[in-house]
Amino acid sequence: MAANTQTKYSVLLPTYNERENLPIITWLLTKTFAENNIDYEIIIIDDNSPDGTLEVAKQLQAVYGEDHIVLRPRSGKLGLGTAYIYGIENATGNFIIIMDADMSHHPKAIPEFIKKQKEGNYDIVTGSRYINGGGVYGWDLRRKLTSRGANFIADFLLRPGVSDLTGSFRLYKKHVLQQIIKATVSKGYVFQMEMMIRARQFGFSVAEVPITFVDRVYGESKLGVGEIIGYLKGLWMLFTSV
Ligand SMILES: Nc1nc2c(ncn2[C@@H]2O[C@H](COP(=O)(O)OP(=O)(O)O[C@H]3O[C@H](CO)[C@@H](O)[C@H](O)[C@@H]3O)[C@@H](O)[C@H]2O)c(=O)[nH]1
Repeated sequence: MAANTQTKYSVLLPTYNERENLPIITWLLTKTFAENNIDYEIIIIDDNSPDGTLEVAKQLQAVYGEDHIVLRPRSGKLGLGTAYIYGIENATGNFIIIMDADMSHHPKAIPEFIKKQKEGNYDIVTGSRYINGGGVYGWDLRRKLTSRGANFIADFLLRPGVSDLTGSFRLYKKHVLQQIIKATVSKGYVFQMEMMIRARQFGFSVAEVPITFVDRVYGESKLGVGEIIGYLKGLWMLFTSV
């Protein structure tokens, strides 16, 4: 990929108890960007993780440099949605990549996202597990049904025109993301879904790239009953208001 000095990608990595995963994802990201000659920064938004993720992040910053690793810690666990908002406020790139820090989202997909974005000058490129070539690896039946069910209900009620509404591995033009965020009211996991609905409302173009979501090896998902209830409430709010 040719170097383009005007284009910079800011990766938002929200972390909560990711001390084992963070060095691996950071290494893979830096390697991917360097090999593809892409200008980037990785913004780590840690919510005072009890496992000491921030200490690991500081060590990584010392290794890779402050230009490439930006630390934006917060005082407590304030949720995924607000972590993204905080990350965007601090991003200096003109494109934003949102992804999980737990290796569920492989950085090797990023050059494919960028290629796709350039092909159609899309506003958003979203990774999809539910189109040809995509998939999920390592989930038990309960988690598979939760994800499929969440997408099925959202698709039925909201007709989003995107096959994987709850996924979070996405590339946005920064000004597009800022506009969507302003209109988005959800704060938890439902945030991802609402973002796509708002994108459709504004008429932004969205392209999909197949991804394989690999369940984390280290640590635990933070998706609990409370998040699922929050998702259903958010879905209902959108159904009745959009
Ligand atoms: N800063 C911060 N980070 C958080 C918080 N909660 C979770 N994270 C971070 O957000 C990422 C995803 O969290 P997980 O808890 O591992 O997510 P998941 O259950 O595997 O859910 C993933 O898949 C869902 C779709 O199936 C997605 O909806 C969801 O956004 C996420 O990508 C990880 O990097 C995790 O450390 C929080 O309150 N604060």
